[in-house]
Amino acid sequence: MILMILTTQCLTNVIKKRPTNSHKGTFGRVLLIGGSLQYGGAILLATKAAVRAGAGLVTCATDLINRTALNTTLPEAMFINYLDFSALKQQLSQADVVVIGPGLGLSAEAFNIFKITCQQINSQATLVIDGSALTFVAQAPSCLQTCATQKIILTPHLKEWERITNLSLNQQSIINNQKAQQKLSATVVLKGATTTIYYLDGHTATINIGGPYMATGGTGDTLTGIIAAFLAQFKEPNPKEVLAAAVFLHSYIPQQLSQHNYVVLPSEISNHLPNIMQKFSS
Ligand SMILES: NC(=O)C1=CN([C@@H]2O[C@H](COP(=O)(O)OP(=O)(O)OC[C@H]3O[C@@H](n4cnc5c(N)ncnc54)[C@H](O)[C@@H]3O)[C@@H](O)[C@H]2O)[C@@H](O)CC1
Ligand SMILES: Nc1ncnc2c1ncn2[C@@H]1O[C@H](COP(=O)(O)OP(=O)(O)O)[C@@H](O)[C@H]1O
Ligand SMILES: [Mg+2]
Repeated sequence: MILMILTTQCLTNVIKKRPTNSHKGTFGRVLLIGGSLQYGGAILLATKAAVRAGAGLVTCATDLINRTALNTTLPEAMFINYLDFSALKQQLSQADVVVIGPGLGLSAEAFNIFKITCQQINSQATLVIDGSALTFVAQAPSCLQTCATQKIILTPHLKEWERITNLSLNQQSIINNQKAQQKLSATVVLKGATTTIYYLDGHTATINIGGPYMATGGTGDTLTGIIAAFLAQFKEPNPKEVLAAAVFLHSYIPQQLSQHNYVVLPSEISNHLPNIMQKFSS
């Protein structure tokens, strides 16, 4: 097993100056699915992060109740009603990266949306599974095996990982986590005070930045948007490094801001994305 500790070098490796001749289509299509009546904020935060991290075209599939909030706070993003299955299927056929789960909730309707997403996503797309959708993975692991794409990234916090693997928090050693991750045949970003990425090839990458100033609801939702935007727009040097850069940046920004802020809110992380990305672009 190769264990890598990430540094700012991973940002300069991935974040490249934009070609003059580029357009929104150059930087990828991201579809984010989630946000029930109760948890609209989660999908708005994820969508904001995807837009501000540079995805070219961003669509938010959510409850109709969230449309006005989305259009008001983030007019760059497009809206579809996640219960309009024909629109959802069409978006799933076009997206480069799909995020499912932030604020999706655990209703029967939500489970149906999760199953449709796994079945209808195009085979070239990456599927990022977070939040409530991780509970569906725990309840119905076969959805992963039969998923239309093999490019699957799970982003659990330690309790969500426990739900999926039955590993209690004190059983979650690197070796045990890796065994469980390999069985799932998915990349896993295991989030906590330390975050470690478990890749399909058996390698791992750890970040030792970030801190308790990130412990506000919505910080993980923001991570999914950054991951999606990075995978949609950056093709070099490879998806492993692109994912690592997204995870690193998500903690690097609050670490910088924590010098003058007791807490760093998820929306503030997103506010600073374009500025910090510019600093590291080469
Ligand atoms: N503004 C919003 O609408 C928000 C909605 N959210 C959504 O709410 C739904 C439920 O997610 P939750 O994560 O709250 O619920 P879960 O039931 O999955 O987990 C919550 C529990 O896990 C614990 N936990 C988390 N990280 C831990 C760690 N590193 N070590 C030990 N314990 C840890 C928490 O303290 C909490 O008790 C998801 O769909 C999520 O996306 C949350 O993201 C919060 C913000
Ligand atoms: N004490 C901490 N030190 C470092 N990172 C933290 C700490 N607390 C939370 N985080 C980070 O914040 C994010 C929380 O994700 P998650 O629990 O899914 O939040 P939510 O679902 O509310 O958006 C993760 O990226 C985690 O690593
Ligand atoms: Mg979460």
